This record gives sequence, structure tokens and C-alpha cells, in this order.
Amino acid sequence: MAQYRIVSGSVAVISIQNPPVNALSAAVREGLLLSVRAAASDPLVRSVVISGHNGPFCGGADIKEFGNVSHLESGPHLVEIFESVEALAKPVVAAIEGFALGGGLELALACHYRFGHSEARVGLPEVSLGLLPGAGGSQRLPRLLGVRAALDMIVTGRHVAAGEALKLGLLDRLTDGNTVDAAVRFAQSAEGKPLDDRRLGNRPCPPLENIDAFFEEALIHARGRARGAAAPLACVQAVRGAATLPFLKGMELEKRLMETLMTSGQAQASRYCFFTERGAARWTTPTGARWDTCRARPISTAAVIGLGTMGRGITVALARAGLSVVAVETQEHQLDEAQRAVSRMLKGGGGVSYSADLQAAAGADLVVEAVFEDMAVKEEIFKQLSSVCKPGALLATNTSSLDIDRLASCTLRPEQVLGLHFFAPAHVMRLLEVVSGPRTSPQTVAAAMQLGRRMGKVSVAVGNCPGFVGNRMLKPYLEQAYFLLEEGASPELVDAALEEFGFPMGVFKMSDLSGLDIGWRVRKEEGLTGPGVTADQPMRTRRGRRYSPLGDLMCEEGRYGQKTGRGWYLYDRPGARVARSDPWLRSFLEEYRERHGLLARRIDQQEVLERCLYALINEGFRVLEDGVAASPQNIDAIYVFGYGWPKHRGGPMFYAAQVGLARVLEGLEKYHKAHPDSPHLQPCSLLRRLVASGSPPIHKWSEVVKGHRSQL
Ligand SMILES: CC(C)(COP(=O)(O)OP(=O)(O)OC[C@H]1O[C@@H](n2cnc3c(N)ncnc32)[C@H](O)[C@@H]1OP(=O)(O)O)[C@@H](O)C(=O)NCCC(=O)NCCSC(=O)C[C@@H](O)CCCCCCCCCCCCC(=O)O
Repeated sequence: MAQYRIVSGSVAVISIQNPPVNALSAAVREGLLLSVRAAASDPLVRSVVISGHNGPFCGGADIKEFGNVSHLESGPHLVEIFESVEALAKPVVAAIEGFALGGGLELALACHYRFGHSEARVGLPEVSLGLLPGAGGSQRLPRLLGVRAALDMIVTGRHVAAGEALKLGLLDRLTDGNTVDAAVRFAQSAEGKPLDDRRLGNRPCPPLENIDAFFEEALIHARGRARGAAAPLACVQAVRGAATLPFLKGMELEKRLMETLMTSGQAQASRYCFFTERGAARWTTPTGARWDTCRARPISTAAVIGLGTMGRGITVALARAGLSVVAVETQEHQLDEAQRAVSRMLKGGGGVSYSADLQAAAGADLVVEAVFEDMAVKEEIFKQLSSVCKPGALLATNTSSLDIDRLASCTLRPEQVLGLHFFAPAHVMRLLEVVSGPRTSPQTVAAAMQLGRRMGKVSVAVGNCPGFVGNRMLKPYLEQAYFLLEEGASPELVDAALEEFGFPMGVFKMSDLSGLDIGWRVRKEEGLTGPGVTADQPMRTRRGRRYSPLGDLMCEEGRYGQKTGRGWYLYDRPGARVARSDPWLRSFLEEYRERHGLLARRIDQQEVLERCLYALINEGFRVLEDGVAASPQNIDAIYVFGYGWPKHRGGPMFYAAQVGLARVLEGLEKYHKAHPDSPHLQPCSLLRRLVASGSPPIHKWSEVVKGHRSQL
């Protein structure tokens, strides 16, 4: 839909009307084209302003139409509309408030002038949807900005603030006032002036020296960052077309590349991630609590207990969300250091006060305990908090795996106790697992979810079990990686397979980064290693199942990863980041295999991927079956935003659907037959039931899950 009105006697104002983001749906495209034609044919109209109704200019093409080719093809095409806008013989001014993104910016590029509000932002983020700007953006933007600046915007998809856009020449003018009024005044002043030179399709791209070398390098750079995603490479190709081909030829190239991307599995996966991220806000718990029926009590003050790395990050995240925070650290020397670190991160005080006394938490609406992962210490703190804090205050623990219900039992307000699993660094990472125990009230979940949103996090409501969702699924993945080393693989081989798949870091590099000692401590607490294990126990079996002591042996050697300069890889010094292969490790693994009578065999990347990923996915099905996650989409959001799962592969559960559930089941059956002592490879019953019911699409899985008792 587009509104059409004439103002000041000669200016046609066309206003895109499709809340909330004024996306270019078929109806909008229809309305837009009709309005442009009306303006062209009306002799009273001497100029045109295009704006967005009620604020935002336009969020781009309607992503909801992308899954359906018949939707895409109904109504006029964007390319055709934008050609008519550019060809209009009357000046057309885009009045950009809020944002002009994707097709929205492409529309503005087809206009002859661009006016922006000083707080607007513009960008071509199609790459993050597995696409390229497919309505002329890849051809017009380089003609306006030059190849370098345009390529940067198109390949990164970043949003550019109005001030920068003005400097780049992307916007012609900024205003702090009413953008449409300013654009109307300007349009009138431009009436009757020549427009040829304002039509970007008529302009050549500003020349660039050593063009071939430039694009070769750009391609190498993009390939290095793409982690297997095709869209960034297609973006480079399209911009190269803009730099080397006449406009219409460039448009043909853009169209060809777009058609390939649009129908790809990667674009489907990226689109799925877009909606999954937003869908997490519409949380439900199988106990009946829902986002739209629970009123959240507002939180305006918070206390953070424990100012180690996590506590500092959480303090920063809460302060940036506008909360008044009291940061408590009972160790005086740590308190000073933490205060300096937090102030540095916040670039000043930022509404944070500090105390060494737990009593300081008395007035807070929410307390986040962030001491180290020790149940006894946490229990003691929760006992104290229960009496110190005001009635109604929520008590949260930042933990990656401990039992929320046990902590709730230490208090007189179990319905107000929950887990907030932040990911390090807590002020940077997007994911927050909001963990409710069996007694946590829906209002408590609602308040935490709302707070997560204020902090800019993708917050996912999950149930209480060891490791919750993310770490619970990570365990079988890590376990298979260790087993593969025992069987003949090297850390380099395993990591290469996972990095080629698209993870930013393979499992062994990740383990070096986070510290091998963390898992060692957890295994000791679980009685899998350490003094509790009697000498007569076989080293490679625990509780009747296969166990790899490799991680424990590494820690006994003092190899904790990057922090000690040695782990699965070698580093130049403790704390250094560049991983090098370590000959010591090679001999260590050889000796280990010899000692345990293990014959090293040739392992290929496919086996690495299948063993590690299928074991993780299998646990994901168990998580669904147990009701610990409300949907496969929630699991995928957790993996994409917290564990580096590549967006262009959609998340583990989406990936399973894309590979084919029958194939995943078959793979698990094969590996379980070969490794019967590894229960994580035994296909779970939900996966079997889904396959038996014909592998329904992912949004229908919940129908098969239904009927199962939930723990959420
Ligand atoms: C805009 C935002 C920055 C706003 O953020 P905010 O936080 O305010 O709000 P939300 O993100 O929560 O969003 C609110 C609400 O709106 C929904 N939504 C947002 N954007 C869109 C959209 N573009 N389309 C549809 N819906 C949208 C969102 O889902 C929320 O609703 P929900 O119910 O989920 O809560 C932020 O939203 C944002 O960043 N949006 C995305 C911006 C973006 O990426 N834009 C680019 C879109 S892609 C594009 O524009 C492509 C064009 O370049 C060209 C298209 C040409 C097509 C040609 C096709 C040729 C191929 C043919 C295939 C041939 C097949 C064959 O061969 O057979």
C-alpha cells in the first residue's frame, strides 16, 4: 500500500504504508508503481517525495515473501519500479526517517536526491540473509560512492548512521526536524532543473586503479571471512560487474547471481535465523506460561554479586541497558580492580556503585549472583540473599550448568529464583539462556525475558537440567571429538572439518581458548576423574560407558590451553592467540593409543562432522523430548547466537532437517553400531518418531513432541 497526496500545489508525496517496517510487499509494490505513474502523468505535479508512513522509510523487500516464488512474482518487480522512479522526468526526493535498508535503500538510490533525518540509518544488509542487493543496489551504490566504500557496505551488510552516510555522499542532506517537510521544500527548489546527472544508472563507476588486483584481493578477503557462505562472494562479483560493465549488463549479472542465491539452502537457513531470533521473544513454557499472558514486573535497579570476568561483563550489560547497578565484591583488592575495569568498559561511571558488603543488594529489584561455579558457595550466598533482599526482588544465578532448583530451595522465595546463563564476554555476546526451575513463576520468567531484550540479547527461555540446552548439547559433541583423537584423528583434522563447516573455531581451539581446566573441574565434581576414582577402575570406562581421559591427562600435564601457552596446540607464550601444531601432542597421542591398545585408523572430515554434529543434534532431540527447550527454533537460536553455529546453516535442528532426518537417523545408527559403548550416538526416540511420521517440516515437529511430559 502506498498513500498518494499532493502538497504545496506541485509536490506529490508518496508514502509507503506497511507497518511495522514498511516492507515492500506485493501490495506495496503495486501501490508504489501506480503512484509513480500517477505522478508522472499529472501535469500539476512538478516534483515527488517518497517517504515511509509513520516513521521508518523502509525495511526492504518483504522477507516473508521469499520462501514462496509465487508471492515474489506477484505484483510488479522492484527492479521495474525503481527504473520508473529513476526515469521520472520530475525530481524525486527520498525522505529517510528511521531506516532505509535493503530494497528500501535501493529505492532511495533510484531517487534523484536523498534527504535523511540525523538519527536515521541506511544499509544493504541482504548478505546476512544469504542474498545480495538484488534490485539495483549492487550496481547503483558503487556508482555513487565508488567501489571501495560500496563494497564494504555490501559485503558486511552494516548499518551506516546518517552522519557517516552524509560524509560518504550517500545522503545529500540531513535534518533534525521534519524530514518530509524538508524534502518537500527541497523538491520544489529542484523543480525544472536537469536530472540526467542525478540518475545513478546513467553514471559510470568512479575509476579504480589496478581493478583486477583489487577484486582478486577482495575475493580472497571475503572468502576468508565468509566461513563457507556464498553470499559475500556473490556480492564481490556483483560489485565487480558495476565497476567493469555498462549499467544494464551489470543489472543482468546482479539478477543472475540473485536467482542462484535466492533459491539456495543457505538463504533459506539465513532467513530462518532472522525469524528465529525474533521468535524467541514470543516465549512459551509447556507449563502454560506465555509471553503474551504474563505481566512482567519492571526492573530498574540491580545488584551483581561477584566481580570476576563474568560479573564485570554482566554489570556493564545491565548498566548499558539503563539500570542503576550496585556491584558487590567482598574481596577488597578485587573490588578496586573490578571498578577500574568496569569504568573502562563503560567509559565512565555509567550508573554503577560499588560495595564490599552484601547488604548493598537490599534495595535491588534483581540480584545476579556471578561467583564461580561452586554449588556450596552459591548456596550460602542465596541463603543470605533470601534474608537481605527486599520482598519481590528476583534472585538470579549466573551459571552454565548448576541446578537452579537446589538454589531456590535455599531461599524463602523459590518462585522468584531463576538462572541467567550469560556467555563470555557477557556485555558482548548476544545470547542469554533464561533458566526456570519447576517453581519459578511465569512472572519471573517474563521479567527476565524483558530485561534480556533491554540488554539487546537474544533471550531464550529454557528448563532446568545439567547444562541447560547449550552446554548439555555440547557435551556429546566434545565427547565425540575426544573419541576421534583416540581413534587416530588429530586436533588439526577435527578443527579443520568444523571450521570448514563454518564454525569460527574448531572444538580444540575453542577448548584452548576457554581453558581445559574448566571441564576438568566439572568432571572432578561429577566424580569422573580425580581422587574419587579408585585405581581399579578402567581408565577409559565410567559408569559402564566409554570415557576418554585425554582432557584430564592434558590438565595433569599443566596444559590448560592459551592461558598456559600449551593445550591442544602450542602458543608463543601464555595468553598468546595464534595456535601452532605441537609435535609433543602428536607423540602424546601416539603413546596414549599404544598404551591402550588402540589402532590409529584413517578418519576423514565427513566422519568428524557426522560424529560430532549428529551426536549434538541427537541430544537436541532429547532436549525437545524432555521439554527443556520449547521448540527447535529456540535450540537453533541458542546455537547460532551463543555457540558460533554458522547462520547460513540455520542452527543444528534446522541443519538436521535440511540434511534429512532419515539420513541423520541412519548415520547415528551406523555409528552407534560401531561404538555401542557411546550412548550419545544411540538415536533418541523423538528422532525415530519424526522419521516414522514422514519427517515433517521443522515447524510441525511440536505436534510429534506433544503428549510428552515436560520438565520446563
Ligand atoms: C528493520 C529493522 C532494523 C527493525 O528492527 P526492530 O528491532 O525495530 O524490529 P524487528 O526486527 O523486531 O522487526 C519488527 C517486525 O518486522 C518484521 N520485519 C522486519 N523487517 C522485515 C522485512 N524486510 N520483511 C518482512 N518483515 C520484516 C520482523 O520479522 C518483526 O516481525 P515479527 O513478527 O517477526 O516480530 C529490522 O527488522 C531489520 O533489520 N529488518 C531486516 C532488514 C533487511 O534485511 N532488509 C533487506 C531485505 S532483503 C531485500 O531487500 C532484497 C532486495 O535487495 C531485492 C529483492 C529483489 C527480489 C528479486 C527476486 C529475484 C529472485 C527470483 C527467484 C527466482 C526463483 C526462480 O528461479 O524460480
